[in-house]
Amino acid sequence: LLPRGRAAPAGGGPAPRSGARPRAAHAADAGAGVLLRQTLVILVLYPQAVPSGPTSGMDDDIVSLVKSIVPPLTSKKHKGQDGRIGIIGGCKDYTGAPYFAAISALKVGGDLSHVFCTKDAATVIKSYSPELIVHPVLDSPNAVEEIEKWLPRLHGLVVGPGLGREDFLLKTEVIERSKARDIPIVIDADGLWLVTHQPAVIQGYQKGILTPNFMEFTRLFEALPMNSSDHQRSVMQLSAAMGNLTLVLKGEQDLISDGSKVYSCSVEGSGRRCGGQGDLLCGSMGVMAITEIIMNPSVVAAFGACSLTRQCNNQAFQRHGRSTTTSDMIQEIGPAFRKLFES
Ligand SMILES: NC(=O)C1=CN([C@@H]2O[C@H](COP(=O)(O)OP(=O)(O)OC[C@H]3O[C@@H](n4cnc5c(N)ncnc54)[C@H](O)[C@@H]3O)[C@@H](O)[C@H]2O)[C@@H](O)CC1
Ligand SMILES: Nc1ncnc2c1ncn2[C@@H]1O[C@H](COP(=O)(O)OP(=O)(O)OP(=O)(O)O)[C@@H](O)[C@H]1O
Ligand SMILES: [Mg+2]
Repeated sequence: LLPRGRAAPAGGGPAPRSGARPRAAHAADAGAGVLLRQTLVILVLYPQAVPSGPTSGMDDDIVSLVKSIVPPLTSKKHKGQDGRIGIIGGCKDYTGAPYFAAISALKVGGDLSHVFCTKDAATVIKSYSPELIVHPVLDSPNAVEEIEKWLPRLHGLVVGPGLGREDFLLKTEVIERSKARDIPIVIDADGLWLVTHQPAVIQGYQKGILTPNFMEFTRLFEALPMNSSDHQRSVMQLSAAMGNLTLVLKGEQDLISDGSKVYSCSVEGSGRRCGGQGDLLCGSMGVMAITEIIMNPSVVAAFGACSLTRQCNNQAFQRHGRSTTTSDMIQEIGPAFRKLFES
């Protein structure tokens, strides 16, 4: 942890926004529990008012905000109200990544999870789980239209897990048409390859969230004319250069920035770094981003999903140790979610 320099800016995390949608109208009990205070450490680094040097302060208001976006489970709702999510990804080489993202979206409480993938990946993904709706459209000649048919029904989109790096035109079109629908778009993995080459595709879109690992971040950072020697500052610079969309640099601490502040999520995970954890993260984030109750829902969703992923890693590791894999972490989503956000 960085030393505590000064208090967080007034109000701490993003401020409440008026005109909340009914789905998100529920506000969970305010205030984090003792456990959360111990485990969720949020540093607000570089508040905009003091751009010249590192400044940090503890702030757990954001935990209350994450709790407040958790929709209540009531008998008054119909299927779909708690989230219909689309995952764009899945090709011959990668079927696990879109599966992990899509199943994680369901496991955090989303109602329906759609995967848009290539034909040869579809049967494989379907056979992993009967809970997913799988559309074998990505390599069809009218892929954009096939996806667009579903867009009006989707509340959020995750672009990239197992998507492959070819066909920029298709991905650009899907992102452009999703932006036109004003839905949250989480971009991960091969979606970030596109953003590295064409930043304008998502630049300035306030409901966009980028979730690079260190390598993906380095590629993005080098593609834009910036230079900085420390991670926190780089994350904030890149977010600002991308038009203040939310950026999550995954790592030992997850660093989250909206271009004016950097939040750090240090929930204890484990030393186990198996592939697929980033897919769990972006899938769960896709659902958490569906809220309009707060001023910067993307930051809150990012923080919530980072905390959850790390907590799942911690719990799975306690059970399975070295043999922990992402499927074991997915089994922990329910208990981890309860522990973090429903207690
Ligand atoms: N089971 C599956 O189907 C999985 C498929 N995946 C997919 O695989 C494709 C390629 O993803 P990659 O993540 O391999 O992307 P890259 O091909 O850009 O590789 C990133 C590389 O960076 C390395 N790396 C990560 N963090 C690092 C750090 N801090 N320092 C140094 N090196 C670091 C990783 O070992 C990896 O080899 C994507 O489509 C992705 O979604 C992954 O999501 C993993 C699981
Ligand atoms: N060194 C670390 N210590 C603790 N947690 C970490 C560490 N690195 C990553 N994580 C956690 O794992 C999650 C996934 O990050 P990671 O860097 O593995 O993503 P990724 O490379 O995109 O994964 P994937 O294999 O799914 O593509 C992050 O949100 C973070 O919580
Ligand atoms: Mg990844």
